Order: sequence, then C-alpha cells, then structure tokens
Amino acid sequence: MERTIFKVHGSGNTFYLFESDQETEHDWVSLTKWLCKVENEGGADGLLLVLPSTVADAKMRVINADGSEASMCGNGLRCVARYVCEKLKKDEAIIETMKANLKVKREEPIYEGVPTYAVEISPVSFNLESLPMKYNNQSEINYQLIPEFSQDIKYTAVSVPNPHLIGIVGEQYITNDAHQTSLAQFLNVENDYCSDGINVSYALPLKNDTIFVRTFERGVGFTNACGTAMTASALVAKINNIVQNETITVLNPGGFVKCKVIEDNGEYQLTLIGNATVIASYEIDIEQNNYKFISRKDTDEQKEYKKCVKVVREESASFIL
Ligand SMILES: N[C@@H](CCC[C@H](N)C(=O)O)C(=O)O
Repeated sequence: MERTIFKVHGSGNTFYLFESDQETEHDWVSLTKWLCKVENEGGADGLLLVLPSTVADAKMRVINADGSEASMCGNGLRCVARYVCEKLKKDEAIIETMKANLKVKREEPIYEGVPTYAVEISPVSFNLESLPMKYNNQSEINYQLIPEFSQDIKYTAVSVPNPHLIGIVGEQYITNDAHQTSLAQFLNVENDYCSDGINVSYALPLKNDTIFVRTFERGVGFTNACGTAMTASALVAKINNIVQNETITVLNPGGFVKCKVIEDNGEYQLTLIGNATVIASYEIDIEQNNYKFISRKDTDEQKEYKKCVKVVREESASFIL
C-alpha cells in the first residue's frame, strides 16, 4: 500500500508526519518504531499522526520513538499546524490533542524563508497529581532542591500537559551531560516518583530574556529540542525572576524558539513560536511488517533553516556551537 509521508522538524526535533482518515487504519506503534530506526533514513524522534476531528480542524496524535504515546508535543504541533493550515488554506486553526483543543497560527518568519507557527501550550498545572508525580506528600515541587536528585540544582515539576521536570543549572551541567543523563534515564521510565515517567530538562539562564534548554525526553532520549519542555522552562524562569521579559528566547541544541508567558489571575497562557520545516516527502509502502521507502523528494527548506541556525549560534554562547 503506497502512501505519502513527510519528514518534518521543529528546532531539529524531527518527526514523520502522516495523515490518515481512519484512526485505527494501521498499527502505528510498529510503524513508528520502524521509521525511527537510525538505519532507516536517519530515524526520527517520533510520528505525528494527523487525523479527522469532530471538534476541531484536525486531531494530532504523537507516538514517541519507543512506541509510547505522548499527550502533547510542542515542536510537533507547529509542524501539524502548518500542514493543516496549508491544506485548509487558513492562517489559523484548532487542533485536537489528547487533553485539549489548541489554537495554532501562522506567524511572521523567525528568519527569512523559514516557515513559522505559533501554538498554544495548555493546560498548565503545577499540581503533582497532574503529572503524575509523588514526592514527600507535597502538592507541588516549585524551584526547590531535591537532595535525592542533586545537592545543588533547584527543580520544578509541571505538566503542560505532558510531564516535565525542569532543573535550573549552571554551565557545568550543560558542558557535561552526565548528571542529566543518569537522572533522566532513571526518571524517564516508570519509577517511585513518576508512574508514567517524566521528561527531564536542564535550563541555563543566559540573559534577562534568554535561556538555553536541553531535554532528555521520555521515549526518545536526548533530542535537539523539546517544545513543551522549552515552554515549561521559560515559565519556570519567568515566575522565579530568572528572566524578566514576557517573550523569552530559548536556545536549544537544534536552533531556537520564542516562548511567550502571560499570567492572568494566577493562570498561565503559554505560546510557543518557531520553525515548522519540511525536510522531505517520501512515498512509502506501509504493508504490515514489510515497510519500505519507495522514493524521497527533498525540499529546499533545510538550507534556509541551516542559515538561520548559523546566525543564532554565532550570536550565542560557545557551548552550543
Ligand atoms: N518533543 C516533544 C515532546 C514529545 C513527547 C515527550 N517525549 C513525552 O513523552 O512527553 C515536544 O516538542 O514537546
């Protein structure tokens, strides 16, 4: 059965995007595991499924590389936003996700020639039950030392709505990733604190409107970027006065995004803005257990994106060069 599938990325967080008119058309877990193998066209961090919705313009499902399903994906949502808006010839749309119907919108390019979308990240909760997470009968972990995890890093747990643990760190924890790796390998999967595992990010403050974030993702490992993690990190930085501006630049190993954090009566409105790049389209045979790429057609978009990243990296700290 020959079908078209797209390779896309947001900040180098790379996915295959596949549209189907039937949610149960295929064994998506087995397809995702095959697509994400490095030996198959370099692999990817997951599969974005675009499906019909009865309540929104389309529905997005996100399957991580290991076959687990995520409730949200910020970088992926920008790619789905572009796909749906271009298909429907609209500048704005609503996308149904596992836990919320989210607003998405075409934006002015973050850099010449780089298609850019803004997506709503919601709902936001610091209540540990929402992640779910358990720690010393606390209801929240808000910018506090957790001696079981580290003697000097302050952590915050937040769901947006997928679960994130954000550590605000010094440069030594970015140049050497050993601490983040071992903590994330323990916390990403089911453990005594988080029954579903948790994404683990280390965020380094750079300027009063700029942070750097690196994420070890549940179901994947280190990625170039994680959109929900960067938005959650921007929120943590803002409410703890680590940054002052409403719009925060978040640098990441794959490029950069902008995150807008607005507080309204104790509720947070979060927006993630960044590239939605199509790398290539493929014809693929998705016959069960006999997957095969038949042809590949590259776009020129990656060249423009690389120019953008080069400029950002020249302007930013040397450790991400
Ligand atoms: N990279 C994504 C998040 C993907 C899901 C995550 N691995 C999870 O299991 O929660 C993003 O851009 O937000």
